[in-house]
Amino acid sequence: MDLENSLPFEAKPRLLLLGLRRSGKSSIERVVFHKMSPNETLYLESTSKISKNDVISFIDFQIWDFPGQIDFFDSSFDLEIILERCGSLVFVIDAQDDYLDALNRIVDTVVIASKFNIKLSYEVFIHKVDGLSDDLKIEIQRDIHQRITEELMHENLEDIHMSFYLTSIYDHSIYEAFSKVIQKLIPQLPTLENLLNILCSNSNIEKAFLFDVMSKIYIATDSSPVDIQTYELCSDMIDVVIDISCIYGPKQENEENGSENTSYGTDTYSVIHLANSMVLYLREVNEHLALVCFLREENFEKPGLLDYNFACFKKAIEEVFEVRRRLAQGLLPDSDDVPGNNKLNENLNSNNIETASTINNSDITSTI
Ligand SMILES: Nc1nc2c(ncn2[C@@H]2O[C@H](COP(=O)(O)OP(=O)(O)OP(=O)(O)O)[C@@H](O)[C@H]2O)c(=O)[nH]1
Repeated sequence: MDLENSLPFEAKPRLLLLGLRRSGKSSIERVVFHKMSPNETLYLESTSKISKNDVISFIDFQIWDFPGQIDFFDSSFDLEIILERCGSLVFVIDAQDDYLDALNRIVDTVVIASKFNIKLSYEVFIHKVDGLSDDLKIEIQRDIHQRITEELMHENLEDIHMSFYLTSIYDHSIYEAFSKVIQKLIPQLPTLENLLNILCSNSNIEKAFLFDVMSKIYIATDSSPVDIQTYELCSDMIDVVIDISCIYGPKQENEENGSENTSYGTDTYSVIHLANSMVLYLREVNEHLALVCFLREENFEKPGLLDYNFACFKKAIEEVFEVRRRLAQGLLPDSDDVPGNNKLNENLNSNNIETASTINNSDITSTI
Protein backbone atom coordinates (compact mmCIF):
# COMPACT_ATOMS: atom_id res chain seq x y z
CA MET A 1 0.00 0.00 0.00
CA ASP A 2 3.04 2.23 0.10
CA LEU A 3 2.11 3.80 -3.21
CA GLU A 4 4.14 6.98 -3.10
CA ASN A 5 7.28 4.90 -2.99
CA SER A 6 6.22 2.82 -5.95
CA LEU A 7 7.03 5.47 -8.57
CA PRO A 8 10.15 7.62 -8.82
CA PHE A 9 9.55 11.40 -8.48
CA GLU A 10 9.99 12.13 -12.18
CA ALA A 11 7.64 9.28 -13.20
CA LYS A 12 4.64 10.47 -11.18
CA PRO A 13 1.67 11.75 -13.17
CA ARG A 14 1.42 15.52 -13.17
CA LEU A 15 -1.36 17.96 -12.71
CA LEU A 16 -0.67 21.51 -13.91
CA LEU A 17 -2.38 24.54 -12.35
CA LEU A 18 -2.55 27.32 -14.95
CA GLY A 19 -4.16 30.75 -14.95
CA LEU A 20 -3.60 34.47 -14.89
CA ARG A 21 -1.83 36.22 -11.99
CA ARG A 22 -3.76 36.32 -8.71
CA SER A 23 -6.43 33.96 -10.04
CA GLY A 24 -5.98 31.76 -6.96
CA LYS A 25 -3.75 28.84 -8.05
CA SER A 26 -1.35 28.82 -5.09
CA SER A 27 -4.23 29.36 -2.66
CA ILE A 28 -6.01 26.27 -4.01
CA GLU A 29 -2.85 24.18 -3.70
CA ARG A 30 -2.11 25.37 -0.15
CA VAL A 31 -5.68 25.01 1.12
CA VAL A 32 -6.34 21.57 -0.32
CA PHE A 33 -2.94 19.93 0.15
CA HIS A 34 -1.25 21.88 2.94
CA LYS A 35 -4.19 22.59 5.26
CA MET A 36 -3.67 26.35 5.02
CA SER A 37 -6.71 28.23 6.27
CA PRO A 38 -8.43 30.21 3.45
CA ASN A 39 -7.92 33.52 5.28
CA GLU A 40 -4.16 33.02 5.37
CA THR A 41 -4.03 32.95 1.56
CA LEU A 42 -4.64 36.71 1.63
CA TYR A 43 -0.96 37.07 2.56
CA LEU A 44 0.42 34.75 -0.15
CA GLU A 45 2.98 36.43 -2.33
CA SER A 46 2.80 36.11 -6.09
CA THR A 47 4.61 32.93 -7.22
CA SER A 48 7.75 33.76 -9.18
CA LYS A 49 8.85 30.34 -10.41
CA ILE A 50 7.19 27.03 -11.13
CA SER A 51 6.47 25.30 -7.84
CA LYS A 52 6.51 21.50 -8.02
CA ASN A 53 4.84 19.66 -5.18
CA ASP A 54 4.86 15.97 -4.60
CA VAL A 55 1.55 15.03 -3.02
CA ILE A 56 2.36 12.78 -0.08
CA SER A 57 -0.83 10.93 0.47
CA PHE A 58 -2.70 8.07 -1.09
CA ILE A 59 -2.81 9.79 -4.47
CA ASP A 60 0.51 9.39 -6.20
CA PHE A 61 1.02 12.54 -8.27
CA GLN A 62 2.69 15.95 -8.53
CA ILE A 63 1.10 19.38 -8.72
CA TRP A 64 2.93 22.03 -10.69
CA ASP A 65 1.82 25.57 -9.90
CA PHE A 66 2.64 27.80 -12.87
CA PRO A 67 3.05 31.47 -11.92
CA GLY A 68 0.56 33.68 -13.77
CA GLN A 69 3.31 35.86 -15.25
CA ILE A 70 5.17 32.94 -16.84
CA ASP A 71 4.50 32.42 -20.51
CA PHE A 72 3.67 28.75 -20.94
CA PHE A 73 4.76 28.94 -24.58
CA ASP A 74 8.17 30.40 -23.87
CA SER A 75 10.72 28.52 -25.98
CA SER A 76 12.81 27.87 -22.85
CA PHE A 77 10.18 25.32 -21.74
CA ASP A 78 10.31 21.88 -23.23
CA LEU A 79 6.56 21.40 -23.55
CA GLU A 80 6.98 17.87 -24.83
CA ILE A 81 8.67 16.81 -21.59
CA ILE A 82 6.33 18.84 -19.38
CA LEU A 83 3.17 17.52 -21.00
CA GLU A 84 4.28 13.96 -21.66
CA ARG A 85 3.58 12.73 -18.13
CA CYS A 86 0.81 15.18 -17.48
CA GLY A 87 -2.66 13.85 -16.59
CA SER A 88 -4.64 17.08 -16.28
CA LEU A 89 -4.42 20.75 -17.07
CA VAL A 90 -6.42 22.73 -14.52
CA PHE A 91 -7.23 26.27 -15.65
CA VAL A 92 -8.12 28.65 -12.84
CA ILE A 93 -10.26 31.66 -13.82
CA ASP A 94 -10.98 34.50 -11.39
CA ALA A 95 -14.77 34.82 -11.72
CA GLN A 96 -14.72 38.16 -9.87
CA ASP A 97 -12.50 39.71 -12.54
CA ASP A 98 -12.73 40.33 -16.27
CA TYR A 99 -12.05 36.89 -17.69
CA LEU A 100 -11.76 37.42 -21.46
CA ASP A 101 -7.94 37.34 -21.43
CA ALA A 102 -8.02 34.18 -19.35
CA LEU A 103 -10.29 32.48 -21.90
CA ASN A 104 -7.96 33.39 -24.77
CA ARG A 105 -5.02 31.93 -22.84
CA ILE A 106 -6.98 28.72 -22.18
CA VAL A 107 -7.83 28.22 -25.85
CA ASP A 108 -4.23 28.95 -26.96
CA THR A 109 -2.93 26.46 -24.38
CA VAL A 110 -5.35 23.73 -25.43
CA VAL A 111 -4.41 24.20 -29.09
CA ILE A 112 -0.72 23.62 -28.27
CA ALA A 113 -1.14 21.01 -25.54
CA SER A 114 -3.43 18.79 -27.61
CA LYS A 115 -0.58 18.40 -30.12
CA PHE A 116 1.76 17.00 -27.46
CA ASN A 117 -0.55 14.77 -25.44
CA ILE A 118 -3.92 13.59 -26.70
CA LYS A 119 -4.83 11.92 -23.39
CA LEU A 120 -4.85 15.13 -21.33
CA SER A 121 -7.97 16.00 -19.41
CA TYR A 122 -8.88 19.68 -19.35
CA GLU A 123 -10.51 21.13 -16.25
CA VAL A 124 -11.72 24.69 -15.77
CA PHE A 125 -12.14 26.05 -12.23
CA ILE A 126 -14.38 29.12 -12.34
CA HIS A 127 -12.90 30.30 -9.08
CA LYS A 128 -13.67 32.82 -6.29
CA VAL A 129 -17.44 32.37 -6.74
CA ASP A 130 -17.98 32.91 -3.00
CA GLY A 131 -18.92 36.56 -3.50
CA LEU A 132 -21.41 35.91 -6.31
CA SER A 133 -25.17 35.28 -6.28
CA ASP A 134 -26.42 31.89 -7.48
CA ASP A 135 -27.89 33.41 -10.65
CA LEU A 136 -24.65 35.20 -11.47
CA LYS A 137 -22.61 32.01 -10.95
CA ILE A 138 -24.79 30.11 -13.42
CA GLU A 139 -24.69 32.98 -15.91
CA ILE A 140 -20.87 33.21 -15.73
CA GLN A 141 -20.48 29.45 -16.10
CA ARG A 142 -22.79 29.44 -19.13
CA ASP A 143 -20.95 32.36 -20.71
CA ILE A 144 -17.47 30.83 -20.16
CA HIS A 145 -18.61 27.43 -21.41
CA GLN A 146 -20.12 28.94 -24.54
CA ARG A 147 -17.16 31.17 -25.39
CA ILE A 148 -14.60 28.39 -24.94
CA THR A 149 -16.66 25.90 -26.94
CA GLU A 150 -17.05 28.36 -29.81
CA GLU A 151 -13.33 29.16 -29.84
CA LEU A 152 -12.40 25.47 -29.81
CA MET A 153 -14.78 24.81 -32.71
CA HIS A 154 -13.13 27.66 -34.55
CA GLU A 155 -9.77 25.86 -34.03
CA ASN A 156 -11.30 22.53 -35.23
CA LEU A 157 -10.95 21.14 -31.71
CA GLU A 158 -14.62 20.37 -31.08
CA ASP A 159 -13.67 16.85 -29.88
CA ILE A 160 -11.84 18.26 -26.86
CA HIS A 161 -13.88 17.71 -23.72
CA MET A 162 -13.61 20.25 -20.93
CA SER A 163 -15.18 20.06 -17.49
CA PHE A 164 -16.27 23.21 -15.68
CA TYR A 165 -16.54 23.64 -11.90
CA LEU A 166 -17.65 26.59 -9.74
CA THR A 167 -15.10 26.76 -6.94
CA SER A 168 -14.09 28.70 -3.87
CA ILE A 169 -11.53 28.01 -1.16
CA TYR A 170 -14.06 29.28 1.40
CA ASP A 171 -16.35 26.25 1.12
CA HIS A 172 -16.32 22.57 0.12
CA SER A 173 -16.62 23.30 -3.60
CA ILE A 174 -12.86 23.27 -4.15
CA TYR A 175 -12.55 19.81 -2.55
CA GLU A 176 -15.46 18.48 -4.59
CA ALA A 177 -13.97 19.83 -7.82
CA PHE A 178 -10.51 18.49 -7.00
CA SER A 179 -12.04 15.11 -6.15
CA LYS A 180 -13.52 14.86 -9.64
CA VAL A 181 -10.25 15.94 -11.25
CA ILE A 182 -8.20 13.42 -9.27
CA GLN A 183 -10.67 10.60 -9.91
CA LYS A 184 -9.89 10.88 -13.61
CA LEU A 185 -6.25 10.06 -12.77
CA ILE A 186 -7.15 6.89 -10.87
CA PRO A 187 -7.33 3.93 -13.24
CA GLN A 188 -8.99 1.77 -10.59
CA LEU A 189 -11.99 4.11 -10.28
CA PRO A 190 -14.62 1.79 -11.87
CA THR A 191 -13.47 -1.06 -9.60
CA LEU A 192 -13.64 1.13 -6.50
CA GLU A 193 -17.11 2.38 -7.47
CA ASN A 194 -18.24 -1.15 -8.02
CA LEU A 195 -16.98 -2.20 -4.59
CA LEU A 196 -18.74 0.75 -2.96
CA ASN A 197 -21.99 -0.08 -4.80
CA ILE A 198 -21.82 -3.63 -3.48
CA LEU A 199 -21.12 -2.43 0.04
CA CYS A 200 -23.98 0.10 -0.06
CA SER A 201 -26.58 -2.24 -1.46
CA ASN A 202 -25.75 -5.05 0.97
CA SER A 203 -25.52 -2.87 4.07
CA ASN A 204 -28.43 -0.49 3.31
CA ILE A 205 -26.11 2.51 3.14
CA GLU A 206 -27.50 5.67 1.55
CA LYS A 207 -24.12 7.06 0.44
CA ALA A 208 -20.48 6.02 0.89
CA PHE A 209 -17.29 7.96 0.16
CA LEU A 210 -13.73 6.73 0.07
CA PHE A 211 -11.71 9.71 1.27
CA ASP A 212 -8.05 10.53 1.06
CA VAL A 213 -7.76 11.61 4.70
CA MET A 214 -4.94 14.10 4.30
CA SER A 215 -6.57 16.20 1.56
CA LYS A 216 -10.26 15.30 2.20
CA ILE A 217 -10.56 14.58 -1.49
CA TYR A 218 -12.88 11.67 -2.18
CA ILE A 219 -11.25 9.28 -4.56
CA ALA A 220 -14.43 7.28 -5.18
CA THR A 221 -18.08 7.11 -4.22
CA ASP A 222 -20.96 4.77 -5.05
CA SER A 223 -22.92 5.51 -8.20
CA SER A 224 -25.90 7.27 -6.54
CA PRO A 225 -25.84 11.05 -7.13
CA VAL A 226 -23.64 13.15 -4.82
CA ASP A 227 -25.68 15.51 -2.65
CA ILE A 228 -23.37 18.37 -1.64
CA GLN A 229 -24.75 18.52 1.93
CA THR A 230 -24.12 14.81 2.49
CA TYR A 231 -20.63 15.25 1.09
CA GLU A 232 -19.99 18.19 3.44
CA LEU A 233 -21.19 16.20 6.46
CA CYS A 234 -18.97 13.23 5.59
CA SER A 235 -16.00 15.48 4.92
CA ASP A 236 -16.53 17.38 8.19
CA MET A 237 -16.60 14.07 10.05
CA ILE A 238 -12.99 13.48 9.04
CA ASP A 239 -12.01 16.79 10.67
CA VAL A 240 -13.94 15.91 13.83
CA VAL A 241 -12.30 12.49 14.11
CA ILE A 242 -8.81 13.85 13.43
CA ASP A 243 -9.27 16.66 15.98
CA ILE A 244 -10.57 14.29 18.66
CA SER A 245 -7.84 11.73 18.03
CA CYS A 246 -5.15 14.43 18.07
CA ILE A 247 -6.34 15.53 21.50
CA TYR A 248 -7.24 12.20 23.06
CA GLY A 249 -5.68 9.58 20.77
CA PRO A 250 -2.59 7.51 21.56
CA LYS A 251 0.71 9.33 21.08
CA GLN A 252 3.01 7.98 18.37
CA GLU A 253 6.73 8.57 18.32
CA ASN A 254 8.13 9.96 15.08
CA GLU A 255 11.08 7.73 14.22
CA GLU A 256 12.85 10.41 12.15
CA ASN A 257 13.06 13.26 14.65
CA GLY A 258 12.02 11.59 17.89
CA SER A 259 9.10 13.98 18.35
CA GLU A 260 5.70 12.78 19.45
CA ASN A 261 2.68 13.24 17.26
CA THR A 262 -0.88 12.07 17.46
CA SER A 263 -2.72 10.70 14.51
CA TYR A 264 -5.34 8.14 14.03
CA GLY A 265 -4.32 4.60 13.31
CA THR A 266 -5.61 1.71 11.29
CA ASP A 267 -8.28 0.81 13.84
CA THR A 268 -9.92 4.20 13.87
CA TYR A 269 -13.64 3.83 14.01
CA SER A 270 -16.29 6.43 14.69
CA VAL A 271 -20.08 6.58 14.66
CA ILE A 272 -22.06 9.81 14.96
CA HIS A 273 -25.85 9.74 15.43
CA LEU A 274 -27.42 12.87 13.96
CA ALA A 275 -30.61 14.54 15.21
CA ASN A 276 -32.41 13.73 11.94
CA SER A 277 -32.26 9.93 12.49
CA MET A 278 -29.26 9.51 10.22
CA VAL A 279 -25.93 7.94 11.17
CA LEU A 280 -22.40 8.78 10.03
CA TYR A 281 -20.04 5.81 10.12
CA LEU A 282 -16.28 6.20 9.60
CA ARG A 283 -13.67 3.44 9.33
CA GLU A 284 -10.07 3.83 8.42
CA VAL A 285 -9.10 1.64 5.46
CA ASN A 286 -5.35 2.29 5.65
CA GLU A 287 -3.05 5.12 6.68
CA HIS A 288 -4.28 7.26 3.78
CA LEU A 289 -7.87 6.23 3.15
CA ALA A 290 -11.05 6.34 5.19
CA LEU A 291 -14.51 5.06 4.34
CA VAL A 292 -17.31 7.40 5.44
CA CYS A 293 -20.90 6.18 5.14
CA PHE A 294 -24.21 7.94 5.59
CA LEU A 295 -27.12 5.69 6.54
CA ARG A 296 -30.53 5.66 8.22
CA GLU A 297 -30.63 4.87 11.93
CA GLU A 298 -33.07 1.96 11.38
CA ASN A 299 -30.51 0.37 9.06
CA PHE A 300 -27.84 0.60 11.73
CA GLU A 301 -29.49 -1.83 14.11
CA LYS A 302 -26.85 -4.46 13.36
CA PRO A 303 -23.53 -2.60 13.51
CA GLY A 304 -21.73 -5.95 13.42
CA LEU A 305 -23.09 -6.57 9.92
CA LEU A 306 -21.57 -3.31 8.74
CA ASP A 307 -18.27 -4.12 10.47
CA TYR A 308 -18.17 -7.52 8.80
CA ASN A 309 -18.99 -6.09 5.36
CA PHE A 310 -16.39 -3.39 5.90
CA ALA A 311 -13.75 -6.05 6.60
CA CYS A 312 -14.58 -7.71 3.23
CA PHE A 313 -14.49 -4.32 1.52
CA LYS A 314 -11.13 -3.44 3.07
CA LYS A 315 -9.64 -6.74 1.94
CA ALA A 316 -10.86 -6.17 -1.61
CA ILE A 317 -9.39 -2.64 -1.64
CA GLU A 318 -6.04 -3.99 -0.49
CA GLU A 319 -6.07 -6.44 -3.37
CA VAL A 320 -6.94 -3.71 -5.88
CA PHE A 321 -3.83 -1.78 -4.89
CA GLU A 322 -1.67 -4.85 -4.54
CA VAL A 323 -2.29 -5.48 -8.26
CA ARG A 324 -1.31 -1.87 -8.98
CA ARG A 325 1.81 -2.10 -6.84
CA ARG A 326 2.92 -5.25 -8.58
CA LEU A 327 2.24 -3.69 -11.99
CA ALA A 328 4.30 -0.62 -11.02
CA GLN A 329 7.17 -2.86 -9.96
CA GLY A 330 6.96 -4.83 -13.21
CA LEU A 331 6.00 -8.02 -11.39
CA LEU A 332 2.89 -8.51 -13.50
CA PRO A 333 2.35 -8.18 -17.26
CA ASP A 334 0.47 -4.97 -18.11
CA SER A 335 -2.64 -6.69 -19.34
CA ASP A 336 -6.21 -7.25 -18.22
CA ASP A 337 -5.51 -10.94 -18.06
CA VAL A 338 -3.31 -10.95 -14.99
CA PRO A 339 -3.93 -13.30 -12.11
CA GLY A 340 -4.25 -10.37 -9.68
CA ASN A 341 -7.11 -8.91 -11.68
CA ASN A 342 -8.88 -12.25 -11.76
CA LYS A 343 -8.51 -12.46 -8.00
CA LEU A 344 -9.89 -8.97 -7.82
CA ASN A 345 -12.92 -9.87 -9.85
CA GLU A 346 -13.54 -12.73 -7.46
CA ASN A 347 -13.61 -10.24 -4.63
CA LEU A 348 -16.02 -8.07 -6.52
CA ASN A 349 -18.42 -10.91 -6.40
CA SER A 350 -21.09 -9.65 -4.06
CA ASN A 351 -21.33 -13.11 -2.46
CA ASN A 352 -18.33 -12.14 -0.35
CA ILE A 353 -20.34 -9.42 1.33
CA GLU A 354 -23.16 -10.47 3.62
CA THR A 355 -26.58 -8.98 3.10
CA ALA A 356 -28.81 -7.76 5.89
CA SER A 357 -31.32 -10.47 5.08
CA THR A 358 -28.89 -13.39 5.04
CA ILE A 359 -27.05 -12.76 8.25
CA ASN A 360 -28.34 -12.75 11.78
CA ASN A 361 -26.77 -11.47 14.95
CA SER A 362 -25.29 -14.78 16.03
CA ASP A 363 -23.60 -15.19 12.62
CA ILE A 364 -22.11 -11.76 12.97
CA THR A 365 -20.54 -12.33 16.34
CA SER A 366 -19.13 -15.62 15.23
CA THR A 367 -17.70 -14.27 11.96
CA ILE A 368 -15.99 -11.14 13.33
N1 LIG B 1 -12.69 35.51 -2.50
C1 LIG B 1 -11.78 34.60 -2.81
N2 LIG B 1 -10.47 34.92 -2.87
C2 LIG B 1 -9.58 33.94 -3.19
C3 LIG B 1 -9.99 32.61 -3.44
N3 LIG B 1 -8.88 31.88 -3.76
C4 LIG B 1 -7.83 32.73 -3.69
N4 LIG B 1 -8.25 33.97 -3.34
C5 LIG B 1 -7.41 35.16 -3.16
O1 LIG B 1 -6.81 35.50 -4.39
C6 LIG B 1 -5.54 36.13 -4.16
C7 LIG B 1 -4.48 35.57 -5.09
O2 LIG B 1 -4.27 34.22 -4.79
P1 LIG B 1 -2.96 33.41 -5.21
O3 LIG B 1 -3.19 32.02 -4.80
O4 LIG B 1 -1.73 34.08 -4.75
O5 LIG B 1 -3.04 33.54 -6.81
P2 LIG B 1 -2.06 32.86 -7.88
O6 LIG B 1 -2.93 32.48 -9.04
O7 LIG B 1 -1.22 31.80 -7.29
O8 LIG B 1 -1.17 34.12 -8.29
P3 LIG B 1 0.31 34.13 -8.96
O9 LIG B 1 1.23 33.47 -8.00
O10 LIG B 1 0.58 35.59 -9.14
O11 LIG B 1 0.21 33.42 -10.28
C8 LIG B 1 -5.23 35.93 -2.67
O12 LIG B 1 -5.45 37.14 -2.00
C9 LIG B 1 -6.25 34.90 -2.21
O13 LIG B 1 -6.65 35.09 -0.85
C10 LIG B 1 -11.39 32.29 -3.35
O14 LIG B 1 -11.86 31.17 -3.54
N5 LIG B 1 -12.24 33.32 -3.04
